[in-house]
Amino acid sequence: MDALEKLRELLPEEQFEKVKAIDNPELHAFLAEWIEWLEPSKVFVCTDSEEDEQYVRWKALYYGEEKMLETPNHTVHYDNYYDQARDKANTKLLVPGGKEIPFLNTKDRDEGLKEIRELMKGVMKGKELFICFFVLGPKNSIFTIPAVQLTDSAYVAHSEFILYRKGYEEFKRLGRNAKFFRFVHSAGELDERKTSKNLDKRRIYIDLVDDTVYSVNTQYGGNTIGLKKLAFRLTIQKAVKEGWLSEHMFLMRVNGPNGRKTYFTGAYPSMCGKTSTAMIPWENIVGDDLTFILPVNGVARGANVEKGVFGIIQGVNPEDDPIIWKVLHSPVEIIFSNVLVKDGKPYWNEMGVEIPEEGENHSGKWWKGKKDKEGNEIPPSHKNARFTVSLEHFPNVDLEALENPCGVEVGGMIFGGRDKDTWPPVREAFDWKHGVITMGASLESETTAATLGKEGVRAFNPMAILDFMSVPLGEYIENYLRFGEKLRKAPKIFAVNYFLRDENGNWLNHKLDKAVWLKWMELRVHGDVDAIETPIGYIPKYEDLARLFKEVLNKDYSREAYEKQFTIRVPELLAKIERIEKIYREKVKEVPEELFRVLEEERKRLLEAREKYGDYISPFVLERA
Ligand SMILES: Nc1nc2c(ncn2[C@@H]2O[C@H](COP(=O)(O)OP(=O)(O)OP(=O)(O)O)[C@@H](O)[C@H]2O)c(=O)[nH]1
Ligand SMILES: O=C([O-])CC(=O)C(=O)O
Ligand SMILES: [Mn+2]
Repeated sequence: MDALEKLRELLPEEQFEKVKAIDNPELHAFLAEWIEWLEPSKVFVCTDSEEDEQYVRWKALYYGEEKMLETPNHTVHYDNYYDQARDKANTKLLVPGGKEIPFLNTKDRDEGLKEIRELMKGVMKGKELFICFFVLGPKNSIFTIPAVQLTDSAYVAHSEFILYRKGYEEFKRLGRNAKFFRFVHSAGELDERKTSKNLDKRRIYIDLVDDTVYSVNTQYGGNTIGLKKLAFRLTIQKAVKEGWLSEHMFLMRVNGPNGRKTYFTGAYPSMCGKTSTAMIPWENIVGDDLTFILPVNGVARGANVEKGVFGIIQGVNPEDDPIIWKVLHSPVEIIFSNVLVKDGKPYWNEMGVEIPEEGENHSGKWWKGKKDKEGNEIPPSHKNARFTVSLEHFPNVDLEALENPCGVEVGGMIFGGRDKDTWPPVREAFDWKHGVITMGASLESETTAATLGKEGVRAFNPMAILDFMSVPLGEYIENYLRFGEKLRKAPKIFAVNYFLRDENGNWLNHKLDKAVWLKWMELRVHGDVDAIETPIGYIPKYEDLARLFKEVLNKDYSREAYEKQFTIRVPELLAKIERIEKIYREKVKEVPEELFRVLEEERKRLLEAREKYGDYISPFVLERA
C-alpha cells in the first residue's frame, strides 16, 4: 500500500489533510512507518497556526508534564531526579559495522537500530503523538534545514515551539525537494509525577546514515529536544562534508565606538558562560548556543540555529544578569524546569533573594536539609535547572541579525572554558591557524552538571564540541583549518578564561569583567588599540583595560590585578601543550601535520621566554621588551 493511503487509514480526516498537503513521499513513508510502530492512541499534526501551537501548550498542562505558575504564561516542568542532564554514556552514534572512532561513542548501526526499535515498539499506547515541523536557521535562507519531530511529550513539542522557527509552511513550499532531519522521541512510561520512569532503558541513538535521531525513556531537554543537541550531531557531519562550520557557539553583537556593530561567536563548553556572555548588558544577543557559519563570497557569515534560549537558571541574579532577571519576572511565555516552586512562584540557587525552606522541586516535595538516596543534600533547584524562552522577549535581542537570511559577518571568534590556572582572561591569536590550533583545538575545561557524572575534572574539549562530535576529530580540525583559507578576511580568533583562581581558590575576576574583554576584542578586530606580544598571542595593555574598566563598569582596575591576571604562566602553559600534543599524537587519527608544527612553535616561544624572564612573566616585562 502506498504511504499516503496508509496514513489515511491511520489518521483522522483533519490530521490526514495536514500531512497530505505536504507533497513529499519520503516524509509520508517515514510518518506511516513510525505511527504504525509507535501505536499512539491519538495523533496531532501541528501546522504553523497559532491554534496548533496553543493546542500543544494546553496538552502539556492537561497531561501534567507542565504545571501553571502564578504569573500568566509561566509553567514549570520536572524531569526525573536522575534525568537532569545529558546522558553521554547512553548517547551513541550509529555507524555501519560499529567502527570505533576515538572520543566518539559509537555503536553498530544495525544492532542499535534493532535495539531502539524494540524499545519503541508500541511505546505510545495510551498516549498522544505530536508531529511537528520546524527549521534550523532562519527560514528560506542559505542556512535553513527542515526537520520533523515525532514525540509523545507535549513538553518537548512545546519547548520546540519556543526555541525554533516553525517549518510546516516551509515543508509545503519545499515539497519533494526537502532534505529533512527526523527525530523520534518517546518519554516512555511515566511515574505519578509525570517523569520518565524507565531510566535504565534511556537511549539516544543518532543514525548518521539516515539523518534520524531516536530518543527514549528520557525527558531532559538535552536528550530529547530534537532540533537542539540531537540535530547538532547531524549538522556537524553535514558541515564537515560541505565545508562550513556548525558550532557550539553563541552569536552576539558587540557595540564599538560611533555605533560600529561587530559580531562575535563564542564556543565555551556547556555551563561555561555562553548565555551569560551573549546576555551581557551593553551588547546585543543573536543566539546563545548553536551557530552555523558559512563562507559567502570570502566572508564568514553566521546565523543562530535557534530562536530561543534553553538557559541555565542557577546564579541568575538581578546584579549580574539584569536582563535575564527582568524577562524571567515578566508575563511572557516561559517554561521553568527543575526549579523550586512555592505558592506558584519559581526559585533557584544563588538567585540573590531569600529562598523558601520548603516547596516542590526536582526531587518532589522538598524541605531544607532533605537528602537523596545517595545521602547528598538536595539543593532548592538542580544545578542544571533551566528556563526556556523565545529571544523575541529580550529587549537586547538583535532581531535584524536573528532573521537575516544571509546571517551576519563574523568579526571575531572566541574560545574559552573553565580553567583555574593556565590561560589569561583574554588574548588574541597571531592568525587563523594559530587560533584554531592553540585555542580551539587545545581547549580544556572542567566538567559541569550539564552532563551526568563527576564535576570539576579538567577534560580535553576541543572547540567546546567534544560531547557532540560526530566525525573523526582529525577531519573536523582539517575542515576548520581549510575554512579559514576560503576567506578573504578570516575572523580574528580570541581565547578567554573567566575562571582563573588564586592560590586560595578565589576567582580572579568578577562575572561582569567579560564586558571589558568584549570591548577590547571589538577594538582589536578593527585595529584600534595596540597589544602586547607574548609567546601565546597578543594580550591587552594595562592602560587600555584601565580605561575600559572605567568606561564600561565605572571601576578602577589596579595594576596589581592586571599583573596577576595577565601573568604568562609558563610551566602551566608548557604542561598543557604536553597534554594536548599527547592526545593528538596518541589518540586521534589523521591529525593535520600543521597542528603539531604550530604547537611546537608555541612551545619554542615559551621556552625562549622562560630562558629570558623566568617561569612567571609579568605583562609589564613583556611590554618593555
Ligand atoms: N565565576 C564565574 N562564573 C560564571 C561567569 N560567567 C558565567 N558563569 C557561570 O557559569 C554558569 C553557566 O553559564 P551559562 O552562560 O548559562 O552556560 P552556557 O555556556 O550557555 O551553557 P549551555 O547552555 O549548557 O551550553 C552559570 O552558573 C554562571 O553563573 C564568570 O564570568 N565567572
Ligand atoms: O543541550 C543541553 O542540554 C543544554 C545545553 O546547551 C548543553 O548541555 O550544552
Ligand atoms: Mn549548549
